[in-house]
Amino acid sequence: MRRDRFLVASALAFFLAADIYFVLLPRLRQWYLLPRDRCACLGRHANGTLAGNGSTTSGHLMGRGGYGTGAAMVTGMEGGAEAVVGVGGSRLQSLFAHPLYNMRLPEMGGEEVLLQPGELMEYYKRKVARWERQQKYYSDAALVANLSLPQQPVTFDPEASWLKFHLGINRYALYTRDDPGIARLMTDMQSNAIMSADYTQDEKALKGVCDCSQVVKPSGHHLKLALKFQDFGKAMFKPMRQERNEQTPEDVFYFVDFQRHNAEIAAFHLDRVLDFRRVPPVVGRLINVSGEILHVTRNEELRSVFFTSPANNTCFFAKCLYVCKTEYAVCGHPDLLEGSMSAYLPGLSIAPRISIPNPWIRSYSFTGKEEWEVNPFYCDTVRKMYPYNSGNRLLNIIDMAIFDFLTGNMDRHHYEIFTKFGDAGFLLHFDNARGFGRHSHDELSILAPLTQCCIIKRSTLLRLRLLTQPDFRLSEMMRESLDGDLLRPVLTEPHLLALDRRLEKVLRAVQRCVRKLGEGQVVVADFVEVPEGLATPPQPPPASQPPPAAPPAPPSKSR
Ligand SMILES: Nc1ncnc2c1ncn2[C@@H]1O[C@H](COP(=O)(O)OP(=O)(O)OP(=O)(O)O)[C@@H](O)[C@H]1O
Ligand SMILES: [Mn+2]
Repeated sequence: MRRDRFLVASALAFFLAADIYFVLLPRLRQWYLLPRDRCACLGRHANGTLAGNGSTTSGHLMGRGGYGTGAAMVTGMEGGAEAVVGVGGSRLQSLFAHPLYNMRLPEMGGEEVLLQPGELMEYYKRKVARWERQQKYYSDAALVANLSLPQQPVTFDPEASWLKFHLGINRYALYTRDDPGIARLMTDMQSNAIMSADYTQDEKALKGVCDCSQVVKPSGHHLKLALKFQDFGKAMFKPMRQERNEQTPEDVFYFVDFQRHNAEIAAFHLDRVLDFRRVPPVVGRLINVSGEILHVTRNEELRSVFFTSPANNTCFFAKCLYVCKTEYAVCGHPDLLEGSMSAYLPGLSIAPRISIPNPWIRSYSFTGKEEWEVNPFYCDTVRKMYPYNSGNRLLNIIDMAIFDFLTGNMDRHHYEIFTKFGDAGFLLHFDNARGFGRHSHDELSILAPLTQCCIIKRSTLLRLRLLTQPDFRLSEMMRESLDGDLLRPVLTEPHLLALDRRLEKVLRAVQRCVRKLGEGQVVVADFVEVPEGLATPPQPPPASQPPPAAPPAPPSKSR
């Protein structure tokens, strides 16, 4: 070969080798890795145990809601244990990357989101304007009285994280899985300056009435405040009342149990790990009760319940200082106090909600029993009642019961829904502060909706099963999730381990139902209605549910 030809051929061979090594091989590797997962799930789809449980259910779940491909769904069902990739070593991130946690939702139009940006911005501007008017009024009054008022600078920030949170609320959940704004909102709630403090609306509605002879409320030991940030974001603050390692004594009724700030925090994380996303974001924070409550509140009544304890700590009280028992005060050390901060939802004037009694409500008296406690066929009655006779409502109640059983919360007297989304909307899981009281006891009666009705959403069941897998164990997911909170450890180890034990009990309850009625009756497709569903009549109930009856008046009160 001539020398010049040899050189050209060598150069070409070199480029070809480089191309194969640097371009082609990586692509092949990528290609090899991706489809392998897909093939695996397709294979499983064919013989999958759960996937094979009725084309109606999975078709419903995927087809109507437009939740991604069937292949993705089935990976979610069975591929859990193998799907661990460990994003940056985080098991929790692997869980959230799992297909079961990434069901695609249909495109969301105006009717699917709670608020439009324009109306929220108008609302925000009105709030700022009202604040400024009040500020001027206070300044003028102070000038006349020759007093100096502390300046409380406020900012109008159209990019504020709480605005983004409100704009992200849709008819399926309070936030989307991949919304980066939630992490920002949580950081803001942990650190943003607090410009005012006040009683919450429901406390104000009591108008200071404190009847301590009533066992339930207003008994004056609910101590919670609304704290406002400089950018007008708002959080509900519940102070620490109990040490983390203290268990509620056996003889204490659930309705006089303490509200636990760490239970509020842990419940938000659990709700997110279960992928419900029905609890507003909650973080832990150390509050300076003098600087961040007493000195910034304009509420005279609130100011009047502050005092200095014999140990020189700053303490404050519920409204019923002189009527109710004095041991209900909470104290800083000397000023710092742990508490939970729960992001406020949009105000009722722009996003009305209704509060509905839980059909499995408990008796809030020492002796009373509710019908569900004595009638094993109670669910048949509920199933005939509007709005439990169609759609997803009963399934949502069962999700809520499972959630409450895991935390041990017996205090779910009401639940709330956004009126905009009608009966198909999700249930808000507010007020979880009475969970995590006793790790050594599993209160099976909380599961009554599940054990009496014997139905569960397919997607919930699949995620619960996933959370028993060694790589995604619920306690570990929770440990990692809670580790991100400033007040870590939020839950003690026994509480974390109780979650695994309770989860097994939920799955055993489902198994018992399946043995009795068959999987087709028990595991129900949880359809997410297509957008036009708002205008269309409710879905016919699945075969396992009785036909709808004439709706009696809904047991709800509007707010
Ligand atoms: N993050 C939030 N955003 C908006 N409103 C909220 C939020 N958290 C709670 N609320 C409202 O405040 C009400 C009272 O809050 P919560 O239930 O947590 O306190 P509580 O003292 O336990 O009250 P109750 O005695 O009624 O159970 C809720 O029913 C709900 O309407
Ligand atoms: Mn409560």
